This record gives sequence, structure tokens and C-alpha cells, in this order.
Amino acid sequence: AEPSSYSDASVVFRMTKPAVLVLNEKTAHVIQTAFQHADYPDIKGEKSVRFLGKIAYGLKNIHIGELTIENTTVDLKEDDTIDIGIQNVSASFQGTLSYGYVGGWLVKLIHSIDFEIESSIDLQINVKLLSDDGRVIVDTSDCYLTFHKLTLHLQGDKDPGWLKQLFTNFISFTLKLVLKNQVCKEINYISQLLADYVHETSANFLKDGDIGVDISVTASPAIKANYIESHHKGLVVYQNHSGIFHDSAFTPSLLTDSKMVYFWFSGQVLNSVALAAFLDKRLELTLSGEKLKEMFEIEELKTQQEIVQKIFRGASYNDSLAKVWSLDPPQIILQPEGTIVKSSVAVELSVPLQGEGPPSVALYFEKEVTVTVQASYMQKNLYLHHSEAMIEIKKLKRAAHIAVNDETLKHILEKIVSVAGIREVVSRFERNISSLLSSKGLDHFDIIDPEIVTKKGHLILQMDFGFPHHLLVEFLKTTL
Ligand SMILES: CCCCC/C=C\C/C=C\CCCCCCCC(=O)O[C@H]1CC[C@@]2(C)C(=CC[C@H]3[C@@H]4CC[C@H]([C@H](C)CCCC(C)C)[C@@]4(C)CC[C@@H]32)C1
Repeated sequence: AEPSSYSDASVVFRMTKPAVLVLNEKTAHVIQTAFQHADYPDIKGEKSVRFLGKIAYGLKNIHIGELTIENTTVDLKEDDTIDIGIQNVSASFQGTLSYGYVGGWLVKLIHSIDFEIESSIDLQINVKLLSDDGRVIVDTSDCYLTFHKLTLHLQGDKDPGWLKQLFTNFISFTLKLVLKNQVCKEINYISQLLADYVHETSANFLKDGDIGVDISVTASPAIKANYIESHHKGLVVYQNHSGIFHDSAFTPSLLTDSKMVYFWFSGQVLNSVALAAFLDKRLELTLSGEKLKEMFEIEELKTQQEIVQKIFRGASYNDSLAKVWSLDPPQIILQPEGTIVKSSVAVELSVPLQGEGPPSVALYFEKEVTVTVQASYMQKNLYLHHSEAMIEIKKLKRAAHIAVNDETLKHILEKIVSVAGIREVVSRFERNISSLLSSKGLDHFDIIDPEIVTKKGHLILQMDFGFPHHLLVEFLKTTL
């Protein structure tokens, strides 16, 4: 049986090796930031030296000069760690060395001399991904520095010969220790910040008003030879009530590794979103004026225009309006042919009685609509293509003055809904969701060749991407 982490995850994220390599392009940038933000504490000490007695010394305001990184490699170790190698970090450190003789009478003659240290370092960081209370913990404690070179330059000619050899190994020893602690600590700090930042950004992305998705992880992310995969609850939260849970039947074989990133959603997530949207009164709209005219004057009703006139009795479309709303939460069924949406919808048409004045209800009908929708995402827009719909009018009421028999009315209304009504509703979803996605900053991402795939019971978003520079800049700016 699959380990527990799969069964109660209804959202799964998979990043394959190619994506890790793209992100690795910026590892150097993050490491550079770590070196530059690490603070190097002052170091003091005393050392007794033959013939000279005790020497007190200290290194002060150590700071990093220029820093270059030759290249970084990344390797995924199955069920273990993400091994990051950073070769040939060449860094120079400046600071002030002060030293003096601790004589019997405790007088300290303190000299201070500026120093510069040139170093070339390799880093090896074997990252573990753990989880704690739904959050991903990045453990980079497995962090090693190897020094290729560490040369000390003392300022100017004030360098008395003995000072150099006395201090070189002392300074190189302590600096190695300080660097290792500080740089690795800073790398751990930044990595965890990065993980939290990605979590916050994703959670915010999946939130709109009172509707959100709980993406806390259900277990530690899995590291495989060719991908990293995280498993999330995917519980829809509406006004702080979170949805109920069913088995979500994720198995790794549902995803391939031909694309850089995969977002897997179980069908229940979309159904919970549909329920929340219904409760949040988002599944309703009004039509009037031009939109209404378009609907009642479609080509297919050319020969029925005098009947249509009996409905409006000379009133203008601008003074009339049709309210459309869902009577129940829509049911969403994911199938290979697309997203099947079953909804029961009410329509109420109000028209001014004597052709003017306040509109009053002229007709009201309820219908069951089943439509299959295929989604695609291109040029930063979502496109929804819908199939021929199945429409069944369940209820029809008309005002007494409408002298049109029910059969004819039903025929007209079915025509309007199937030809124009559904198109109108779908295109509003397209516009609203596209603007929601861009308001979340999706169009800042360099998404390449996104595919929206529906299978029985689940939805997969798979795509390649270019490095999200803006995200890293944003992160480094806001957090450091
Ligand atoms: C008298 C006057 C009469 C007038 C009558 C007028 C109207 C009444 C008639 C009918 C109304 C009711 C029937 C209409 C039903 C329409 C149903 C409908 O669109 O569901 C759609 C609602 C949106 C929804 C759920 C659907 C399919 C795919 C989903 C998308 C797949 C991918 C996309 C992601 C956001 C991807 C992001 C991009 C990636 C690549 C990063 C998703 C999840 C957004 C939401 C999409 C179904």
C-alpha cells in the first residue's frame, strides 16, 4: 500500500530534474547573498610566544570584499538529500588585526594593522526536506566548506616578518571556523526563508476573498532520482470552515516527468471550490440591454421574433433584465474528455408591464444543464471550450399576459440557453478566472507550453518554465 502521505493529499506538486537545474542557475545568487549577509563576529585571543611573552590579539570588523562563484551542481539522491555543490567561491575578507604584548605590569601595547584574506572555497550542502506541522522544513545542517587557498595580506610595509607567520595559521584556522559556522547558518536561514516564501506565495495564489485552499503538507516531500514531490491537504477553506476529507487516490504513476512542473488536483478540490463559490453567491449573473438583445435575436429565432415581441410587449431590452443563478452547488466530474459540469440553474426575466415603468417578472424557469468544458491556457489567458450542452427545463412559469403557449416558450428558451446562454456564462468564467490569475501575478511567470489535462477523477496542470527572476528579486528584497 502507498505510504500514508499519498492517500490524504488532494493536491500534489512535482518538480522534475530539469526544473531543479533551472532553479540551480540561481543557487549561486542565493549563496552569494548568504556570504554577504553572514555577519563575521570579532575574534579575540591570547597566545604565549617564546621570547616575546604573551601576545594578545583580535580580529575586528571582518567583512567580505568581492565574491565570485565559479559554478554550482545539484544532484537528487533517491529518498535522501538534494546534494548541492558550489565550486570555487573566491572571496576576499578585510578586517583589522590588533595585537599587543601583555607585559608583567599589564600594559598592553596595542598595534592595529589592516589585513586582507584571499580565499577560495568549495561548498557541499546536502539538503534534507522534512515536514513539521504542515510546513516544509529545509535542513541544510549537512554543510561543508573546503578551503583551497587562504592567504593573508597585512597592510603595507608595517609588516614585521614574525607577525605574518605567527598569525597566518591562527587567522586561517579561526576564519575557517567562523566562516563555516556563519555561512552554513546563513544558508540554512535563507533556505528556510525561501521555503516559507514559496509556501506563502502558493497559499496566497490559491486564495480569493473568503475562499482558500489549505496547502499544508501531509508528509515530508519525496526526493526521487528524477523529481522532488510534495503532497498537500488541498482542503478548501470557506469563511474558516474547511471542507471534509475523502480518500484522494494519488499515486506517483499518475504523473510523468516530461515537463518541469506538475500540479495534480483530485476532483474533490474542484467540487469543494464549486461549493464554496455557490455559498459565496458567486454563481449568479444578470443580463440586460445588449446582452439580452443578442440572446433573443439569435439567428435560430429569426422566424419567432413576433413571439419574442409578445414576451417584451414593446419594452426595450435596456428596461428589461434576466437574473440567472445556480439553485445548488454545481457538480464537477473530471473525465478524460474534459470537465463535466452539472448545474441546476434558475432564470427570471423581468419586463416593464406597459412597455415602460418598473420591470415585473414576465417569466421564470429552472433547468438542469450538463456541459463538458475543456480548458487551455495561452498568451496569459484561460480559454474554456464547451461542448453541446444537455438542457432539461424542469419548471416554467409565465405571467398571465404572456399569450404564448408553454411548448413554444420552452422551445425558444432552450434555443437561447443552448446557443447563447451557456456561451455567456462560460465566457464570464473565462474572463473572471483569467483576471484572477493575472491579479495573482501569474503572468509574471515565464510559463512555457502549459497543458491542462483531465483524467478520471483528477486534473493535472503540467508545464515548463523560465526562471521566475521577479520572484527571487522579490524574495531577496523583502526578506533580507
Ligand atoms: C431568458 C434569458 C436566458 C439566459 C440564460 C443564460 C444563461 C443560463 C444558461 C446556462 C448557465 C449554466 C450552465 C453553464 C455551466 C458552465 C460551466 C463552466 O464553465 O464550468 C467551468 C468553470 C471553470 C472551471 C472549473 C471549469 C473547467 C476547467 C477549470 C480550469 C482548469 C485549469 C484552470 C486553472 C486555474 C489553470 C490555471 C492555468 C495554469 C496553466 C497555470 C481551472 C481550474 C479554472 C476553473 C475551470 C469548468
